[in-house]
Amino acid sequence: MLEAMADVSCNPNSASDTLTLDGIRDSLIRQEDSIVFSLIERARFPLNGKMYHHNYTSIPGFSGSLVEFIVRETEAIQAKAGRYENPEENPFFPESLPRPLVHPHKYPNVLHPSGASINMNKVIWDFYFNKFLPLLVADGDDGNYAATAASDLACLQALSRRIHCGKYVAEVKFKDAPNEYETPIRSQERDTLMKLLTFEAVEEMVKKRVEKKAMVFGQEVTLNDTNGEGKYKIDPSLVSRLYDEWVMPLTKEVEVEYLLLRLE
Ligand SMILES: C=C(O[C@@H]1C=C(C(=O)O)C=C[C@H]1O)C(=O)O
Repeated sequence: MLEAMADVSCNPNSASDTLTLDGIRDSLIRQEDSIVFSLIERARFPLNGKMYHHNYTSIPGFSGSLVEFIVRETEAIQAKAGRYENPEENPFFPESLPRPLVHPHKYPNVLHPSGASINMNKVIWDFYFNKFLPLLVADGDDGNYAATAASDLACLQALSRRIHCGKYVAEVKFKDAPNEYETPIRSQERDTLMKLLTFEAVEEMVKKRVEKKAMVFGQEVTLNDTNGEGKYKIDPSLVSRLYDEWVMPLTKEVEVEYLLLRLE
């Protein structure tokens, strides 16, 4: 019998679930697995750089890169199936997404209404393609563009979900200590808010844990005892760097943005 696992989502499943910092941190820990696995999948392919060039494709009625085409079209289908009704999901191309065609699921929404306006996906897109991806994958072109773009989208969606969970983290931190947060929110002091919400010891643990996960999930598994010794599908230290330079700073950026709007 499968035991209940930590929930992958930050949004509560039912209106009676209460938001707690421990619960959200458990969800962020579970999401590390999704992020590491999605990176391992993307690293099966080389860079396939042509996919990212603006002028490589000549799709009638579309101007942009092939990866942008695939992401836009996939998001449109997922929007029709109701993906973005979930307050935890943020599209990369929110302009002109189709409306859901399915019966709406009632997601409990525990966030302040202004939280919906925060979307960090442009920044995520930029760091992922321009800074991180060249470090993750080998150079080269194997022509598997559609499969590669689908795996890029899986990485982007997993990273985006994690980073935007900052809204939930901020909500619970605010609720736990409204008196501490109210003054810097009223005077819109970003730096003070950033200091208040930062837990360095937690961040150190996150970095160590994701590096270890990359080692465990990315090792060659064999039936003798050697298990590929020291050969990993992705560089474990790169995953720790991903969190250190981009994932955690952007999560905190989302937290600050959310708090700045919290008393509106
Ligand atoms: C997410 C939190 O807020 C901050 C961001 C962290 C992260 O992105 O992992 C970790 C600790 C905090 O500095 C948290 O407190 O858990």
